[in-house]
Amino acid sequence: MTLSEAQRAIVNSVAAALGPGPPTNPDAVKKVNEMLDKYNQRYEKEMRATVKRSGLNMVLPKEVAGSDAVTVFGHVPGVAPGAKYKDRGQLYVVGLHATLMKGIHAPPAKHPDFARGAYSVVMSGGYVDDEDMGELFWYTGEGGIDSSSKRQIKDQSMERGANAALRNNCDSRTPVRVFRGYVSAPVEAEGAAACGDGSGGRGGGGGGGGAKKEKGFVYEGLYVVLQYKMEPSKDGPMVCKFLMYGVPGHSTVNTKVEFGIFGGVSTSRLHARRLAGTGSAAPPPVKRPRVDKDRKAMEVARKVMLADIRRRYSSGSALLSDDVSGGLEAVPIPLINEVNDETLPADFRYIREYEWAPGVLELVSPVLQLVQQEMSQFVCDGVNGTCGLAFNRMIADKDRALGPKAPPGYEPHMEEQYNSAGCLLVTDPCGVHECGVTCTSAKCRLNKQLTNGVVLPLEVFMTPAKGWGVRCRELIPAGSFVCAYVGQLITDHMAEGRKGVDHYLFDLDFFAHIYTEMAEKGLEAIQQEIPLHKIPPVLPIAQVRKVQARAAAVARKLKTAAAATANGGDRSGPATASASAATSAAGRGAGASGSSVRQADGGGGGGGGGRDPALGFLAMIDLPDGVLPPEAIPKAAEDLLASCTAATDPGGSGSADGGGGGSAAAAAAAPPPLVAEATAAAAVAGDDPGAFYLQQIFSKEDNNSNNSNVPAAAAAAAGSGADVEPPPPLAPRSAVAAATGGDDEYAPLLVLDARGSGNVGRFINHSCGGNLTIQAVFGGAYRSTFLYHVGLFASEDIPAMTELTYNYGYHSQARGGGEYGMECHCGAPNCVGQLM
Ligand SMILES: C[S@@+](CC[C@H](N)C(=O)[O-])C[C@H]1O[C@@H](n2cnc3c(N)ncnc32)[C@H](O)[C@@H]1O
Repeated sequence: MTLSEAQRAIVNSVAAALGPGPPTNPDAVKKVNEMLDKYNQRYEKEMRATVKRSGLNMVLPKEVAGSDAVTVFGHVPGVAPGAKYKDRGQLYVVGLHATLMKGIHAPPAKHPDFARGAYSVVMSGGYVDDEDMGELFWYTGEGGIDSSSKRQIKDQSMERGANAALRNNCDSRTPVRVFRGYVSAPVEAEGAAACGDGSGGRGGGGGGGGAKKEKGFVYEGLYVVLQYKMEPSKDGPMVCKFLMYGVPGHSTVNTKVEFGIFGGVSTSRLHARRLAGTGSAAPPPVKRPRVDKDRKAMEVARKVMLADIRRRYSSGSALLSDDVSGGLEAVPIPLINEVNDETLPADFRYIREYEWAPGVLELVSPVLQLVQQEMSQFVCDGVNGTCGLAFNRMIADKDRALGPKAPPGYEPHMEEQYNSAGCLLVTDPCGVHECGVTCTSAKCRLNKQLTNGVVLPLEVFMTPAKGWGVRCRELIPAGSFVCAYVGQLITDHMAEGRKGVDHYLFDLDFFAHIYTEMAEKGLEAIQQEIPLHKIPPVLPIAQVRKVQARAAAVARKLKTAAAATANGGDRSGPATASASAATSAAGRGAGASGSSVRQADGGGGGGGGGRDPALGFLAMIDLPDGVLPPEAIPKAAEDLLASCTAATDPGGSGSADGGGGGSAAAAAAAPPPLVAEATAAAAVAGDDPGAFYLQQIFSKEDNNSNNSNVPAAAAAAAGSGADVEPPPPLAPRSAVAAATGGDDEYAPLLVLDARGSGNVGRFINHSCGGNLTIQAVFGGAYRSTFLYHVGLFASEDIPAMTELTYNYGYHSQARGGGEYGMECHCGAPNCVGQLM
């Protein structure tokens, strides 16, 4: 469910009225902590007393708070969103929710505040009609519940009491404080120290010695009541329902970044979510050997961890493997099954870096090259390579320059996105920029959490009802990097055919969602949330089509030129060509690129120094298997395009785009003079290298709407490789239209498929709640909106041995009945029941 324009405008106006984030006042924090100490001490004393006071929970908070209990609208001074409290007594004494029994704290009808609305609400799962979608939820009003059966037995009223007050919140646009009850998995004795400082720390989470379930309430921040209605409860009687949405900058859960996962189902949000505190962070609570780039230290750390693993699982045969990564990760990741006798599928292969499915890199390289070029302009890479911190500083400077023109609730970009313990401070919908290899300062080293890889002692273990899962032997502080999601790179078209069979697909569609949002809502609406200078470039499909069509034309021209020179005996290619590169690219492309590749294999045979120009850009590049060297592609592609343009366009390459650039991006983006001709040729030439670029990458809409036009010869050109399903090639009509632009769909996608090969991330299960959050990260070789890293970070402090989960983002489908109908066993209070 997404907000309408009108609702979004209300949220923005409330955010603007509230101003920048919750006030932090040290005196107020001190006062809150004193009150909590007073309450906690009295409570413990009374509990230890031999004669217990009856109704202690009811009387003590009132005694402690006395006349100090505050009832205010908005944030309570000294309490920031995210603060946790162990019971309602604590909420009461701090004045956060000054009623001990009711879900809604509202002033009496005669009180002057009543017209503004209620002060606070608690969601504790008591109402079956609550619908919790995290950032947005339908809250059920109060009354009519049978206390023993917890069933709704009577109609509620919107005209009286607290329900009427909440209705007033909607009419008066007065935000309400929201608290959410939570129960987490058992907490180990070592406690749950937070990574950061976060106020309200004395509330604790109800943890403490022994393996106990942690229970309590978390302050979610201020929410706007956007809508109210009466409807029949699931139990029958009428209930009042209130649609609430978190105020950007003043709430936590609303700011969860979700993006389309496993099929691009969910929507993206442009907000950020605070993960770790900004203060000087406490080090991780359990001491473990430091894993860093120093080989010796790594070896020692591995040995210590392996010994620990063997000690823990010495009895029985639960330990199936010491290290499922086979030594690829810096830390060993054991495989443990104490539930059944399943092992890993024999054909599963652990990989640490993305791997290209056959043919895919060849297919997408023109687009990738263009996006990378756009991206490098956006990040202003210097001669010294990529510095994430320099990028952050640049954006922060631009943010500061905005002054009061900054969007309501928007916090200026942080210069350091990780704190001193390496915890991510705030999720960033525009991606986190990590430092590159040339960055060696201490600060830059800290800015390489994903780049450095897994350092936590993770385990893959068999769960009772969800197959394999992942947990960690140590407490994970909020904001810690856990792992990336790594798999084989395929196209969205290929993924389409695997859905329902393959449960390890992950769309790299986050930035495409941002583009869609921009296209749908318009730049003005987007600017109300995030300044445009911060949003990385995402290519519209028309531009993608142009560059693909251009690549097709280039490939064709080069092939013709090669044939001509071969006939004339001159086989000299551009200076950078190499036989090994051609062979290597041909090998990878064999599955999909059809005749062009076959010709390279055969035609080049023994003819050292020859290069098949039909291979396009990649023939120029000596690629190590599965890894894309970022610096290689643009340069080689630029050379190729330049040489090709000179050879094929005697009138000069700059003329078409009017920009006179001469760069690959400029040349590629120009309306190519040969597009229509080349596209028509692709449709009829079975051995046309250009057809390779014009297939498969185009959007589903194209494929669906134009299939009837697909000529058989072009379909044959798609090849019949083992791993790449032959896609319906682009019909000429569509391609010509595309080349002339005017289409606002987002660019096609890459998808990760971790079924046959993947890393530890592919074992992480879904939870409708989830303790991890997904963060797009630009780092290493993957620094574009088309191809980036998917980082999984702890969204809260996660006790040791708790299963790690994140929300796959299935909400909308699940509510609609689900395409495949897999039952969800996450057990979260807000579970929607189905996985997809
Ligand atoms: C990415 S895999 C996760 C690892 C998987 N459990 C395994 O054994 O390899 C996704 C699959 O795990 C299972 N799964 C994940 N979360 C689940 C949940 N909450 N309830 C039930 N099954 C779940 C489903 O079979 C799903 O298709």
